[in-house]
Amino acid sequence: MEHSNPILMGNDSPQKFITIGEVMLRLTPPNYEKIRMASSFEASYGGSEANIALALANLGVDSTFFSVVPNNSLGKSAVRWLRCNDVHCTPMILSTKEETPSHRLGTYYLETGYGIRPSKVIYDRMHSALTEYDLTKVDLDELFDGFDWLHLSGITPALNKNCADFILRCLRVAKEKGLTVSFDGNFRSTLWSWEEARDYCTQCLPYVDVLFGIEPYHLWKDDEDHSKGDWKDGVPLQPSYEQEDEIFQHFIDRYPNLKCIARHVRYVHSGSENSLKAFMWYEGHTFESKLYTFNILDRVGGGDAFASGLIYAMMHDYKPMDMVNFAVASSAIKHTIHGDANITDDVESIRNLMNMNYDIKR
Ligand SMILES: O=C(O)C(=O)C[C@H](O)[C@H](O)CO
Repeated sequence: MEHSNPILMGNDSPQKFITIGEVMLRLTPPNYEKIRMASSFEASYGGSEANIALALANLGVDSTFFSVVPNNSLGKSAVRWLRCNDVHCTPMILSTKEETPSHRLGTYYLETGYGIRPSKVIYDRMHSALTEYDLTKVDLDELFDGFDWLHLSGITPALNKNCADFILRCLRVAKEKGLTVSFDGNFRSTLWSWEEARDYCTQCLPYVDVLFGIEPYHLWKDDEDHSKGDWKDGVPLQPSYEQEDEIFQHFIDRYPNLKCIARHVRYVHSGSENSLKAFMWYEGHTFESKLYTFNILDRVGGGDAFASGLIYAMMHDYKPMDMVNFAVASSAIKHTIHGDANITDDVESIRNLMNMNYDIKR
């Protein structure tokens, strides 16, 4: 399907999208300073699912985010960040002190890496409002009414049992109600162990239509040594087409409910140069995207930009090669933008990049 650049503000939405997770305050020392040196921090907001809601809303999709934040200035500011990017927050819970005694907004500190010095994240999200709120009180039948697509990630269930039980309930109810479900395992080693993540995320697979990433799951490589040099967290770091195709096939054989599996692969060169490409299984075939090489300004949220790009392309019936190239181009653009989310509101610019057109637009 061909697209002209749509006039935005929500009129280009073939499907209604909802996602659930934790929105967090991000505190970053300016100018690539280390946390140890910092005397000030720049405030912004992030959270994998929120990033996706925001990226899709910027592209004109009818996009909703559900979470629990404390009913104070911190919680309200996070909601404001979402709202001013056209994300619907009507079902959001602004909790009272009785409901969430610690009354906290999840926070994280990002020390932005430079060249060979990698970035570093410190979470400060224990006892956040989302984790303390009694999520069994949320009526999911009502929450999901009228939506076509639900996106979830493996970050939220890693927070505590309350959240883990809730996310599994979301998956079950969404499937019963016929929503398309996408899921990104998004393994975070500081929140749970790889084995815990694997056991939980594998339980999610029967409910998933669109799977981002191939870790962490109990699958064909259960006997593989995950610590080997070219493997990390249970996945090959730089797979060949044949290797990726074989992995996808194992997922499909075991979980025929999966309609699409997509994974982006990062190749780090020297300094801040970076290359990105993706593999995608869709309608019986494995597709390999183009390779995009670029400099990184802020790499946080690159995976979320990839996921939102693919969701957008699927919603708009792109051809498979365009789907995967659009997703990688979205991620590449995100790497050039400060903050966690891809705030690109110009579909055409991503399509230009997808076609490797880097020309100035006048
Ligand atoms: O790491 C997390 O839990 C976050 O959600 C923060 C970032 O926004 C996220 O990692 C980007 O994918």
